[in-house]
Amino acid sequence: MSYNGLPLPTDGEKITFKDGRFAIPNNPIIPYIEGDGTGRDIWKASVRVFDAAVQKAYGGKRKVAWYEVFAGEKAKEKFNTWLPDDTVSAFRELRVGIKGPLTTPIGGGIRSLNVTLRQVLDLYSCVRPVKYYQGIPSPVKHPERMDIVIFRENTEDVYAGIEWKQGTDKAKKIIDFINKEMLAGTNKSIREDSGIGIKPISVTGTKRLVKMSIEHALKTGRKSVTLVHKGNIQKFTEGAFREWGYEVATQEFRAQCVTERESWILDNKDKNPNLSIEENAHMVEPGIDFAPDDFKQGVYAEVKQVLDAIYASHGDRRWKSMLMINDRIADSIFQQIVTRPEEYSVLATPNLNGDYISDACAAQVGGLGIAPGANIGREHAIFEATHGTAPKYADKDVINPGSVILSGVMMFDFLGWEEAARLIEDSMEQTIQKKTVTYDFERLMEGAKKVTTSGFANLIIGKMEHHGATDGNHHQHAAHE
Ligand SMILES: NC(=O)C1=CN([C@@H]2O[C@H](COP(=O)(O)OP(=O)(O)OC[C@H]3O[C@@H](n4cnc5c(N)ncnc54)[C@H](OP(=O)(O)O)[C@@H]3O)[C@@H](O)[C@H]2O)C=CC1
Ligand SMILES: O=C(O)CCC(=O)C(=O)O
Ligand SMILES: [Mg+2]
Repeated sequence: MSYNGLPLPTDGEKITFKDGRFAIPNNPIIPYIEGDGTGRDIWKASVRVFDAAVQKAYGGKRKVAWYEVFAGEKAKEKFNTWLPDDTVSAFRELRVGIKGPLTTPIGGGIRSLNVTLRQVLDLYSCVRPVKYYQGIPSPVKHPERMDIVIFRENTEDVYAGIEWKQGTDKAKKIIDFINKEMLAGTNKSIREDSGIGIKPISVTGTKRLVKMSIEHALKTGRKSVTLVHKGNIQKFTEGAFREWGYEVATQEFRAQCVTERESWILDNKDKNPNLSIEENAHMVEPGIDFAPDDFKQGVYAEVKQVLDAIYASHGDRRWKSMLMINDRIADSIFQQIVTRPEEYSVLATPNLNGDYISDACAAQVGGLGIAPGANIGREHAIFEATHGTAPKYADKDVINPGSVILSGVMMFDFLGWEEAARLIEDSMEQTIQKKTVTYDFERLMEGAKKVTTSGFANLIIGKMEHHGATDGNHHQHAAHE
């Protein structure tokens, strides 16, 4: 079997998926896209680190059979297409892959290949952990207080790519339709000289994303999941994301979670068991006396419903050890993660909010050079860094390969190859602590020595020599629900 004219490696086996689980052979074929721009330097360095770690951890009993697939500039050059069908088919067949960044032109030209891959393979959740590694320079005083995992919806929102350019017939047609059919009788209208974009946010896209974030939080013992939205302004998209997020939490994870608002009601009752419904409601909504009667009655009903439904199971402080589900408006969360990062643990966000917040969180723990990620669907996963192609540094052997290396760490954890993952993570942290770092860290660190992309990889590999080998037999193949 071959894709893009390249036969599959004969020394590897396919990862399979059956009955809701991935089965990982000891020699999985893993497709990779090198990436545009700095992707080339980064991939060359990263793959050496991956191979060295697997060799060291398993002494030859496990080995990745890497398989190149093409997208972006390299695919255009070789096959005169930006994203060959064979590349998508290979990811579909081989199930777990890794990719470097791909360039997307601004304002026109091709649509994002990165986004296309996520959509066609239905990799519905973009998972981006942001944590601090000792020794890394940071612009904030306490970078170690940030330990957040972002779950970003990955298939819809403004990334759906449904847009019409200003001045085209289609833009005129949709503006005309909206102004005449949808906005007739209101005081609103769209300016004739507008470009138009559509922002779909669905029950399906939201619920499966929030579900994955809650499952992750429960499995890893995290304290909260925060729904990040701009629902005060975009009521039926971002506001709905918030509403459906709470629905998933309270309908599918009722026994394990409490919402922030429920926790106030339960806490009031815990502290004063004789509190009336009305008194409790006044504590939850201090301005209630000035609100219209139907609002007041709504809050009384809510308080009663919460106490009737969950006081027996969640009251008496039991809620304190449960997963907290809260929400924050998107502008507010950007200041919260700077001022009080320790109060946040898992963020579940629509696509655009997640894109923005990923880079902002990464900046606090050292920047995009150290920001890994994964695109995870039900039956497929592609690991990739948060950053882009950083084209001004292309082919100069200077860029930080840390984000792709840590994306590989996420991939090895996903495969159940934890020994290799920890080996890479520890060796990279030690290399940084020795202050031998690429330009991005060196410019912020006192007394640091600047090393190249390939030099940084060499140092990480060198550090692995100090670790003891394991027999590679004691971990069964990963199984993922
Ligand atoms: N998933 C993907 O493939 C993504 C692709 N892109 C695409 O990448 C292209 C370039 O986007 P751009 O806006 O420049 O964003 P980039 O993320 O590529 O780069 C922005 C800046 O971030 C810093 N940076 C990025 N990567 C690293 C790294 N590995 N090590 C150290 N510093 C790093 C550099 O900062 P400094 O200049 O301060 O050194 C760089 O100039 C665009 O076409 C965009 O669409 C963007 C994001 C994701
Ligand atoms: O696809 C692109 O070019 C940009 C995507 C991006 O910024 C991201 O996924 O974080
Ligand atoms: Mg981005």
